[in-house]
Amino acid sequence: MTYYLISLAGLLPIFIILGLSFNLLLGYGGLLSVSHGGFFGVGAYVTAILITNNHLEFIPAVLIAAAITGVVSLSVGYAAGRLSDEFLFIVTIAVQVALVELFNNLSVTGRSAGFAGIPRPTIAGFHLNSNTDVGVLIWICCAIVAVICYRVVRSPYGLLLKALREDVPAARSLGKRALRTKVTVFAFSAAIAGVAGGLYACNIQFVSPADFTVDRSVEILALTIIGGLAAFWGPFLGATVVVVLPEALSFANIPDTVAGPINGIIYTLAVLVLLVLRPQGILGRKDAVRSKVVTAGSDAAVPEPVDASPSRPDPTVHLGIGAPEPGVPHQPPVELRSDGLGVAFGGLKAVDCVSMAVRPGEITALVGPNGAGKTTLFNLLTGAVRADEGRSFFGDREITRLSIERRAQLGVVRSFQEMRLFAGMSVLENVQVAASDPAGETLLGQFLPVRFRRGRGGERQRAEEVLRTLGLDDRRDVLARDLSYAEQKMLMMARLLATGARCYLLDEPMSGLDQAARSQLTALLRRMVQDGTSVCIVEHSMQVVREVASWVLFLESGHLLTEGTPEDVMSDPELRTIYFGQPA
Ligand SMILES: Nc1ncnc2c1ncn2[C@@H]1O[C@H](COP(=O)(O)OP(=O)(O)OP(=O)(O)O)[C@@H](O)[C@H]1O
Repeated sequence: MTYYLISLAGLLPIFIILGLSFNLLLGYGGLLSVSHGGFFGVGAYVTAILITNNHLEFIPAVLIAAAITGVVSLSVGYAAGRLSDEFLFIVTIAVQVALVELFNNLSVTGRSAGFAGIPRPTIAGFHLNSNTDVGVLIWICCAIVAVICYRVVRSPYGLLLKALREDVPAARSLGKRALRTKVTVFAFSAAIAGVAGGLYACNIQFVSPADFTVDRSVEILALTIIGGLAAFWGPFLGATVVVVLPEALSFANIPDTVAGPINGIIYTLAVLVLLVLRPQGILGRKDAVRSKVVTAGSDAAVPEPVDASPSRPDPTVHLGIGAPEPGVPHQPPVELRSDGLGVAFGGLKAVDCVSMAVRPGEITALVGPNGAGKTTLFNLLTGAVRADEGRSFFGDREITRLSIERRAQLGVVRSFQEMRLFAGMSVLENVQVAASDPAGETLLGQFLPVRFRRGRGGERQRAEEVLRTLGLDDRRDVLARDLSYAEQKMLMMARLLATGARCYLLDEPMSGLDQAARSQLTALLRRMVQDGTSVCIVEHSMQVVREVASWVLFLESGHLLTEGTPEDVMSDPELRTIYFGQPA
C-alpha cells in the first residue's frame, strides 16, 4: 500500500507539470492543441535513451530532452502563428498521430514493445535508489516549474499572451509580435511537457507508445479545463482529479478493460458540463474564456449615454503627451505619406493611386461615402493590407513593405471601427499591454535580472498615468467588456496613447457617442496634436469634421477626389452631390 501511494504521489506532480505547461498554451495564450501527449512522449523517450544508452545523469538528460521537445514543437508553434484556430487544431492532431507512429516504429524507442530498463536517476554522482527519492525529485521539479510558470504569466510576456488570446490583429496593431510570441510559448510549453516526460520515464522506468497517445493529450486538455483556464492553481486541482479518478475506479473493482472507457466518459462529461455551466473551469476566472471582440454593435457595447459627470477630469488638462519621459529622447514630429497607393480586391479597385499626407500637429479628416475606401486606405497605411501599387513613408523612412507591428513600433497606430478591445482583460491590463515595450516582451527576458532586460520597463506606471489622464483610473480593475460604450471608446484611446506613437489613424472614433462624450474626445484629439503628433480620423459627420479637423481628404470609389480645409471641401457643390446626394 505504501509503495502504491508513493508511486501515486510521484505521478501527481508529473500531471501538475503537464497542466501548468498546457495552461500557458490554452489558458493564457488561447491556443488549442492536442499534441501535448506526444511532446510528453518525446521528453520521456529522449530522457530514457540518454540515461540508459548514453549513461547521462538526470539533469543533463532531462534538459536535453526538454530542448529537443521544444525544437520538435517549433513546427506546430509556427503553424499556431500562421493558421486559424481550426487549422491549428488539425495540425496538432496530425503531429500527435505522427509522433505516436514514430514511437511505434523507431528501433531506438523499442517500437510498440516499449523502452524498458530505465535506471533510476543519478544527480551529481548521487544515485536515487528508492521510489521515495525519485518522488521527492519529481516534487522539487514540479515546484521549480510552478515558480517559472508563475513568473512567466505575471510578466509582460504573460500579459501579451492574454492579449493575443483576446485579439491578435488588435495586438499586432499595437506593435506586438504575435508570431514570435506564439512560437515561443509553444516551444516553451512543449519543453516543460518534455521535462514531465523525463520525470515520468525515471519514475515508471518503462515507457511505451500507449502512454503518449491522443488519449493522453485529451487527458491533459481535460485536466486544464477542469482545473480552470488561466487559473494558476487550476492544474493542481485538475491533475488531482485525473490521477485519483482511475485509482478510485480500480478500488471499485472495475476491470481494466472497462475502467479505461469509463474514465474517458467521465472526463468528457466533466468537460462538457463545465463548458456549459462554468466555461472558465473550477478555479478559473470568467475573463480567462476568450471573449468575443467588443464591437460597436455587440451586446457588450450597446451605446448608452456617456458618463460625462463633472467629476470626470478633462483629459486635456493633464495630458502629458509630448512631454518626453525621463531618459527617453523627444521624438520629432513625423509626416505619414502615401505615394500612388492602391489595392484591388478581385475586380474592385478599393483604393486607386492615392497620394496623401497626414501632417504633424494637425487633425486630418478622411471623408467620403460608404464604401469609398477609407478603411482600406487605413489598412494600407498601417500594413494590415498589402498594397498592389504605390509606396508609403513615415518621415524619410519607406514603410511600404513593413508589417503592421513594425509600423506600430515606428509610431503609426490605428483604431478599428469595432474598437477591438481586449474584452476579457481589465482596463489596466488593456493599457499596460499597450504601454509595454515590445523589446521587453521576450520570453527569455523575463528571467534576466532587471538591468539586463531590454525595453523601457515602467509600463504599469505609464498605464496608470494614462488612465488617470483620461479619467478611467477608477475603472482600472473592471473588465473592458463591462465598461459603458463611451468608456470603451476612452479605453480605446488610452490604449493607443500608451503606445507613445506619433501618428494615430482613428476609424470613426466619434461614432455612437453623444455630444458630451464627443466634446471630451475632441478636446483630447486637439491636445494630442499640440506637440506635433499627427492624427487622421475617418468621420461621417460633417459637423464633427468642421469642429475637429484642419484638413480634409475626400475619397470616392477609391480615388482621392480633392483635399483642402473643411470649408473649401464642404462648399464644393460637386462633392456635396456625391456625399449628401444634393443636386449641385
Ligand atoms: N478584404 C476585402 N475583400 C474584398 N472587398 C473588400 C475588402 N475590404 C474592403 N472591400 C471593399 O472595398 C470597398 C471599400 O471598403 P472600405 O471598407 O474601405 O470603405 P469605407 O469607405 O471605409 O466604407 P464605410 O464608410 O462604410 O466604412 C468596399 O466596396 C468593400 O466592400
